[in-house]
Amino acid sequence: MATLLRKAARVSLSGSLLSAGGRPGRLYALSYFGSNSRNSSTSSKVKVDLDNSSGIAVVKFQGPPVNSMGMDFLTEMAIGLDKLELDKNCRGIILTSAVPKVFSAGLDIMDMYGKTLEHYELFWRSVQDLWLKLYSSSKIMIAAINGASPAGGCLMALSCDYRILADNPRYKIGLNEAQLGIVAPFWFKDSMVNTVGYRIAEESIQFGVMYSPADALKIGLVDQVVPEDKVLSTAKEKMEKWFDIPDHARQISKSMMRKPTIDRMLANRETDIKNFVGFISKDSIQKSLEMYMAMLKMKKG
Ligand SMILES: CCCCC/C=C\CCCC/C=C/C(=O)SCCNC(=O)CCNC(=O)[C@H](O)C(C)(C)COP(=O)(O)OP(=O)(O)OC[C@H]1O[C@@H](n2cnc3c(N)ncnc32)[C@H](O)[C@@H]1OP(=O)(O)O
Repeated sequence: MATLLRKAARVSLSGSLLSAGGRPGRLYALSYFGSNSRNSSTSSKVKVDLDNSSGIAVVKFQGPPVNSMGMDFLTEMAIGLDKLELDKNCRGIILTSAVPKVFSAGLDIMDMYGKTLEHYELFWRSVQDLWLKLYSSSKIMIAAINGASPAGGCLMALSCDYRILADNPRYKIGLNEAQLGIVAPFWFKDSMVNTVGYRIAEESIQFGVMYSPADALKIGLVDQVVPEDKVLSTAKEKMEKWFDIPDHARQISKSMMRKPTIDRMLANRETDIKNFVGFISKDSIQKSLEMYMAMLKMKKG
């Protein structure tokens, strides 16, 4: 029976939950995925390593110093995720960092500072696109959070199905946008509400709270806190448990839970871009970002 279930689980619905939801999917070249037992691809900011025998792909962020989500990162992530989404050998994806102490510092502030309106529009569309790919992935997504994870870094973790955080009080996680004088957009907020519930999200987003591992566990922002050297192995063990569920049943259940949030973003996508461009290009907001960057540099020296 267990073998039968595993076989059934191998039958996966094609494409992300987005295409399962009846929207047109896009096709990308599968150049680097052959029939070897392991397929790796490294680009400058992201390394993808798919183990065909286990069905687990590890997506490692490798953009020192802080894995900030600039245009290169966003593009490489989008390409990597598209390829994995179409790869039948891949059943689960683990997001983690190769940079010590930082999972991701979130959106690259330099992409939101001193640029043209056209740049802001392209940048925001890419951020939306990455979230859509992560949140609507038909694969099992686990975040192995081995470092600090503010704002956009937290959003990537929130887009996963399961979150494991390293037990280090310096590795804080949360949507801290308000502390920078900017605002977490509605789909960041929705991702938080869907994870921790309305009341906690309400306080969390207004204060821009960054949670310690113990507090993140307490409010359900992460599902497990484990010693730092066990984060990746725990993620792999956990993935095996998720693999026990037949893919088609899990995917339909996931889609049922996430579709309203995804649909809301798709319906408001262009307005959201307009809001972002209008907001981020304000002098007062540019000033806040400038001061925040100066504060980060001062903290160092
Ligand atoms: C009403 C309508 C609303 C519509 C929408 C409107 C607004 C848009 C909202 C947009 C949502 C934004 C999401 C984001 O993700 S914003 C980014 C938030 N991120 C942060 O606040 C993190 C800041 N960084 C840190 O806290 C720390 O760097 C750290 C991640 C904890 C790591 O600490 P540490 O190892 O000590 O490294 P350093 O602080 O020394 O940093 C090393 C260098 O990296 C630079 N850095 C850090 N973070 C960023 C970043 N996010 N972007 C760009 N650069 C970053 C830092 O300045 C250092 O640079 P240096 O070596 O040149 O000094």
